Amino acid sequence: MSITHLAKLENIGLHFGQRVILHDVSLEVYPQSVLTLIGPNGAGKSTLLKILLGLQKPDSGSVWRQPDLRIGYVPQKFHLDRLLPLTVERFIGLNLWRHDAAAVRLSAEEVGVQALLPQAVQSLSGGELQRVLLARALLNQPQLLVLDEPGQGVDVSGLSELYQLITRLKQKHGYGVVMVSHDLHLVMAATDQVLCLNQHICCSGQPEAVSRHPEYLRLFGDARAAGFAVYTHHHDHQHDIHGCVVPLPTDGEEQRHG
Ligand SMILES: Nc1ncnc2c1ncn2[C@@H]1O[C@H](COP(=O)(O)OP(=O)(O)OP(=O)(O)O)[C@@H](O)[C@H]1O
Repeated sequence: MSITHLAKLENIGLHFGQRVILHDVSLEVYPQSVLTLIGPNGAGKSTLLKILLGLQKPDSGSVWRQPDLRIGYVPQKFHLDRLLPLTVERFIGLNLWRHDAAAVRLSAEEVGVQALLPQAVQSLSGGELQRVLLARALLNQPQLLVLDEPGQGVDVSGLSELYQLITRLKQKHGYGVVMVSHDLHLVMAATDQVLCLNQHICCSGQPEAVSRHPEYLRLFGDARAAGFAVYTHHHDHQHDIHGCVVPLPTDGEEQRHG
């Protein structure tokens, strides 16, 4: 049986001015599968999600999405007007043509925020807001969930629970999920595919295989030892100011520059 993908990016390239933001990036998104983008700050992860969503046009390469694909999106940055009186219930239902209390409750129950429905959305903690945003993304029965750092503002014990929830939702509804995460250690257990991005694809594959791969160990060995969210991104190359790949200086060169 052949698996039909939900979306496909081929050989994506993007510049902002003279800067290379993305170079030759390809990926495929499948139903009932989680693809996680990891990489350092400024690597182009959010920009790649925007290209996948059709919110940003690439300079080169092709973007394909299944016709009429239903997408639920949790953006990295979400601005809430502090003065707008809005309950969680109204907020989750904002995208509906007509308010549907039963559908809103169902989405809230899926992510465990039903007790928050009468609360003012401005009063939510960071972790609660992330779950509420997830409930909102689930409302239109998406086929694809795009989550940009769903773990931001979530405490360490809540993180593991959140990634387990995303896995359960994927299994129950068959969603394809593409997410950006800095929670390297947890993501390895909760994802089907990992793609390490730094303008270009540094490495990718199934987490079990990638985590044993010498290149992965070289890239993220320190993070595995540290065991927590902040990791150092080790490279066998570096990027110049335009994002182009240049070799690392040798020891001798480092000493000369140092
Ligand atoms: N509209 C824009 N104009 C110019 N530069 C931009 C624009 N949007 C993003 N960039 C730059 O593109 C680069 C990639 O940004 P992006 O937000 O995709 O990175 P990221 O990998 O998601 O980073 P982080 O982990 O910090 O969220 C950054 O250097 C950013 O400053």
